[in-house]
Amino acid sequence: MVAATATSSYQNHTFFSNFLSSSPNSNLFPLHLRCLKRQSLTSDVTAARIRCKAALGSTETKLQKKSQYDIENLTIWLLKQEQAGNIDAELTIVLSSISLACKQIASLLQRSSIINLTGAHGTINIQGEDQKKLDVISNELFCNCLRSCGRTGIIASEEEDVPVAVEETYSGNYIVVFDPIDGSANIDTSLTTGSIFGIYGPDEQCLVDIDDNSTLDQEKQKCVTSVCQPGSNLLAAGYCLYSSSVVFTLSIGKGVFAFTLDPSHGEFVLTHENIEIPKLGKIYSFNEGNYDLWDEKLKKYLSHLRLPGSNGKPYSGRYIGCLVGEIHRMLLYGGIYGNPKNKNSKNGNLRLLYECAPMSYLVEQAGGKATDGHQRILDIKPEEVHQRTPIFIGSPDEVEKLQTFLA
Ligand SMILES: O=C(COP(=O)(O)O)[C@@H](O)[C@H](O)[C@H](O)COP(=O)(O)O
Ligand SMILES: [Mg+2]
Ligand SMILES: [Mg+2]
Ligand SMILES: [Mg+2]
Repeated sequence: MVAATATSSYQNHTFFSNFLSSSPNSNLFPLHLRCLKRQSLTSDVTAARIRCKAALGSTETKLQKKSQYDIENLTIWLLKQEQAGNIDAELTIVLSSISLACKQIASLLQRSSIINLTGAHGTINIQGEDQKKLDVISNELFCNCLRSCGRTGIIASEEEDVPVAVEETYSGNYIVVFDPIDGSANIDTSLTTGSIFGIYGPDEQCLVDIDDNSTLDQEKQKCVTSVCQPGSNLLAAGYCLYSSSVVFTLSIGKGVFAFTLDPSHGEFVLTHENIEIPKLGKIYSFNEGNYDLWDEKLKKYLSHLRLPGSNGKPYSGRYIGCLVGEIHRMLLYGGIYGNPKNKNSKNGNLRLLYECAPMSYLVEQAGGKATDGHQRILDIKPEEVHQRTPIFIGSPDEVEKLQTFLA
């Protein structure tokens, strides 16, 4: 009896699949035949599920999830977002060109000791930092990719004195701000580094065309005004982590998604969907070398973290010296990162426009919080391109707890 049923199910399947493949349009089938076809395929799927269950010991729920063999790369993901109306075609191109710059940087970083790309460049940027060779080269790579994609109007970078308008022949509308290599002090020791970027639309108030009589100063001023937008105006932001894996993490205002570079074929593959930061975490990341320079309220907060908690253990301290690394860990494990003001540096040492704002946007998109101690980072409108700001960023409950200490 059992054998007979199995045979007839097999025959049904063979018969109808032959029938289907010989027919130009299955929609022309009489209704009852189409129903039979569906039943037969459904019973096949059920049988396959049972076989998988037995083989893998998995539950029904697991089988209904995405298969481990389903691969989605960044390009396909971006095109799907475009199709869904979440971004326009121009932004897709800008994001794709940034991912290309990141791949190039990742490759240079990996070979830096071999191809003589470690060490100082011998120049100083406008903020007084000694530039590494790769600070300068990565900046060039970002600029080239953004220029040649033809969709960028103005770029502002940690390594450029002032924002730069893209030449007319190439230019588009988007404004891109970036830190080409974050944590560049880590390059020579092969430790974690990253790239950070944020994308704005054109600032409505700055759409006044520069006529032929505009002076260079007027043009520069227009660029500065255009890029100095609060983080709340960001259309997209992300970072690329260069570590034991290369991870391109992105938000277009609808959650946070991360794509890991598969070096065997050079594609960013979707590996972390809709990242949600844990509400609480057990890790704090502050440069405690500055402890004596902090204000008393902050010292009390740090002392509190060092006391045993409900589990009998204090928080763990972790500090890599690269904002991208700290934020990546925090998005996955939770916790808090701080780069506060201190007696020697009244605004801390991170830059609002191309470090703090894009990271705050990502962390908020993942359900976290970011503040300068008084106000939300995303609400601060920069006055200057390289303006610095104190920042506390991370799991929502951890940031709220800190705020009660600072109040
Ligand atoms: O990497 C950083 C500096 O960025 P940069 O390399 O200049 O792009 C930051 O993320 C560091 O974490 C931070 O500046 C370290 O500050 P200190 O610990 O030295 O105060
Ligand atoms: Mg720097
Ligand atoms: Mg940086
Ligand atoms: Mg940098």
